[in-house]
Amino acid sequence: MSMKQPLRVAVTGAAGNISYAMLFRIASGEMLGKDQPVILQLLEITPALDALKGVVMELEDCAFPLLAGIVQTDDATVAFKDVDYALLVGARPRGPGMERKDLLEANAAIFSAQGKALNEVASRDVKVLVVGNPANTNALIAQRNAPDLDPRNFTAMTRLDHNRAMAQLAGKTDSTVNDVKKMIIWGNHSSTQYPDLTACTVNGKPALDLVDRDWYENTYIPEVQQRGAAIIKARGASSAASAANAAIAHMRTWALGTDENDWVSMGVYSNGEYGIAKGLIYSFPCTCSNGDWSIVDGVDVSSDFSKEKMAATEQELSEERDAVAHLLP
Ligand SMILES: NC(=O)c1ccc[n+]([C@@H]2O[C@H](COP(=O)([O-])OP(=O)(O)OC[C@H]3O[C@@H](n4cnc5c(N)ncnc54)[C@H](O)[C@@H]3O)[C@@H](O)[C@H]2O)c1
Ligand SMILES: O=C(O)C[C@H](O)C(=O)O
Repeated sequence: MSMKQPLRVAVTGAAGNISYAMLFRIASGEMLGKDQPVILQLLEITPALDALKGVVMELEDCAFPLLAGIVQTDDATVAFKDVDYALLVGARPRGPGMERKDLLEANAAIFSAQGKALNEVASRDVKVLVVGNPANTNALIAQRNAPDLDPRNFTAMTRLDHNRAMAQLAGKTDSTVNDVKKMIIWGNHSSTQYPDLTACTVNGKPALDLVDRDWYENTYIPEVQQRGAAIIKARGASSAASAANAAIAHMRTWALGTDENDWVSMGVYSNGEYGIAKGLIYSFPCTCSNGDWSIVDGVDVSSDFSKEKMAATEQELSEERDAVAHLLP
């Protein structure tokens, strides 16, 4: 029997597609460790509570040794009570032909209410990951509505983009993702994101020496930027298992640390690093240790190409921020 105290993990949109691919893995210890019991605190809208009940029945039927309790509710102040981790997944997904920012109107209000609820009842050290789109700006809304919590507690998911970028590069260079280090996704989880290979290595060799520039600029970057849309087109629904996998990886890295000599991409609060406007939730290369993240210093962003791409995605985030100004106290 484990001696660790259970940690409280809130998941919103708990009856949705991503959650169905995520909850069982959290409960089996894949997120916080095989010796860490968890209490799942699951939030849904009232009409989805029946469906949630079915998911909870299945969680019970797995008899997970690490699952120390389950809360199911349509009240955010119940779901977030004393939580150590909050995965904010519940939001509408986009359909074909939409950009993620087209969801802003439908989804933004969710994150202002949930930011307030986190502010009121969550652990003061809560680690928040926003998955619901548009993820960076939803994270900003939640953060600004939680004035008593450290802004560093609020993050947005670009780990899926990071993983996509690693997999595409490994395929192109006839290597495996294990050989790929120091990938970077800069900026917004959107089609303006900048998958940057400047610092990236494959088997210790600079990635940009292994691929031609035309492929990098005109095939690789657009494919990573548009991967979510390609999945929607092919599957008829937005990514779910890969999104769940990235959310688990993001939280696991934040809690348990990055590998030596590598980093991950996380949408985090900008304090002006790399000249990015303070206060935006922008994806940077980050290392994690002792349950805290820090932005990697000293990455070479001096080329005109990098400057332009980083500014374009920053500009989009500023526009999204301005469009929800009414929700930013
Ligand atoms: N950041 C990323 O990389 C990434 C990747 C994939 C999907 N997403 C986004 O994640 C979100 C969820 O995707 P999905 O496929 O699970 O969608 P889904 O429609 O299957 O599930 C969403 C769930 O959220 C619930 N919900 C809606 N409003 C809620 C609220 N106020 N409180 C609690 N629950 C609420 C719905 O009832 C539904 O069960 C979408 O916005 C999608 O675009 C982000
Ligand atoms: O593309 C989407 O709308 C879903 C998600 O953000 C993704 O990147 O797969």
